[in-house]
Amino acid sequence: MSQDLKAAALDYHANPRPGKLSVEITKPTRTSRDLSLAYSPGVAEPVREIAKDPENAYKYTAKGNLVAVISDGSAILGLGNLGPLASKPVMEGKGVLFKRFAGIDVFDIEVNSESPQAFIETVARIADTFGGINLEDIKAPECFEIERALKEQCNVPVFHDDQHGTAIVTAAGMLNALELQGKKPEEARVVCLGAGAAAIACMKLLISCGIKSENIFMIDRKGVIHAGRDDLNQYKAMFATETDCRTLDDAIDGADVFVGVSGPDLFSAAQLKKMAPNPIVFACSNPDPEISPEVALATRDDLIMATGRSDYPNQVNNVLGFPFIFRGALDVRATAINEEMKVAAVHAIRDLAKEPVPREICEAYGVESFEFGKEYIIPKPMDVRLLEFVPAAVARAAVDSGVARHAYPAHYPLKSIDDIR
Ligand SMILES: NC(=O)C1=CN([C@@H]2O[C@H](COP(=O)(O)OP(=O)(O)OC[C@H]3O[C@@H](n4cnc5c(N)ncnc54)[C@H](OP(=O)(O)O)[C@@H]3O)[C@@H](O)[C@H]2O)C=CC1
Ligand SMILES: CC(=O)C(=O)O
Ligand SMILES: [Mg+2]
Repeated sequence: MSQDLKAAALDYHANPRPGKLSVEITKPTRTSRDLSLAYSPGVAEPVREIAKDPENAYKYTAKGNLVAVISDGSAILGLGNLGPLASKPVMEGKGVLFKRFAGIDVFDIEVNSESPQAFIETVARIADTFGGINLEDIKAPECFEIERALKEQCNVPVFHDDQHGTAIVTAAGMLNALELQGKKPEEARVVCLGAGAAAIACMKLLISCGIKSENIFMIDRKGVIHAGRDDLNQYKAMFATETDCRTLDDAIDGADVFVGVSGPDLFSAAQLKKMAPNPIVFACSNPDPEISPEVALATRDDLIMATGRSDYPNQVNNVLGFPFIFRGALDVRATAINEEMKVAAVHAIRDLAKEPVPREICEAYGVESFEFGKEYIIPKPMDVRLLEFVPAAVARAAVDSGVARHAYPAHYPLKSIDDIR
């Protein structure tokens, strides 16, 4: 990041008021009568109703449109384990995106927990406050057990964004990129640098989209995950292949796809040169990708290149997923965000990239046009049609798969934030 951008980012967060979010009042509180409704004595009535039936919390409180974004700060972007308080700008940022793109209110919660069990207990005890729980930036392998336990213990949808949000958006972009490069998913050889939360979920979802598990080479800090290793946790072990490849250098030879969900500057131009013709590189580490687009595009002109960042074409980032997935889930009061809903989101995002792009969206990005192709494989975060396509697909899948407690909303598909009820 340039010194200018670093300074501007600090100034943005500090001024004119620290942080990026505030709480707003949604009912009149001007008169003494208003206060006697909002507070004592009136507030006692919804209290009694909720005590009689917890479902009434959706009727009388903000619960149904409120998501908790919760982290322990153990894997903040690609910056590593910097602790819960340091994760707060990212969690506030996720709150901004939930609100800006899908009208969802967020409390960000940073938990100082000494163990996964302490984290699970903390979240389970507060979960009923919210309509949904978005877990964020929790490192592997702890994130897998944390999510499993919380799904079991909580009555609202629990979703680890770095796993599933990332996987959904990666799969949508990847299916389009493979199509554009003339490659079949079942034949593509994939190298995944990283074997953590994002990597494991991305590769699992790519397998359910047609990539063959035997064609995936997953790599952690110790090298290729292969059948001869005896140091693998159960999540990595699912990706252990019978291979002689031991390093990224070995695995990348002739690969069609590189997915980076690891850390900055870990993929070199020399390694990119070794990939098959018409390669696909998703260098998704934030804020700094595994290889810079400048270097990658100077190295190969037959490349499709994506990053997690907003300042390059093809932003493969979970921002295209979580606001809209939760919108759909909340609006049918889904008890979970299941595989059917995730796959529906993949196809909704993927299909939207093939639609003509309205002028206002091009103007928001200062370009003449966007057209489905190597520099536009996936919709832009500012594309308001994400709110039309994704929640509708997710809500429909929730209804069809039996996890919705409400019918498909009569006011769907949403055309703008103003349509949200
Ligand atoms: N664009 C997007 O939407 C998203 C991007 N990401 C990015 O993905 C990255 C990982 O995040 P997440 O999965 O949550 O974190 P985790 O901590 O769960 O996983 C990190 C993984 O990266 C591996 N890794 C780190 N350094 C190296 C290295 N030098 N060589 C090989 N492997 C390495 C680790 O290996 P080991 O297992 O050996 O420790 C680990 O498997 C981050 O950079 C994050 O910004 C994450 C989510 C969304
Ligand atoms: C985008 C995101 O969630 C991450 O990099 O962790
Ligand atoms: Mg994250």
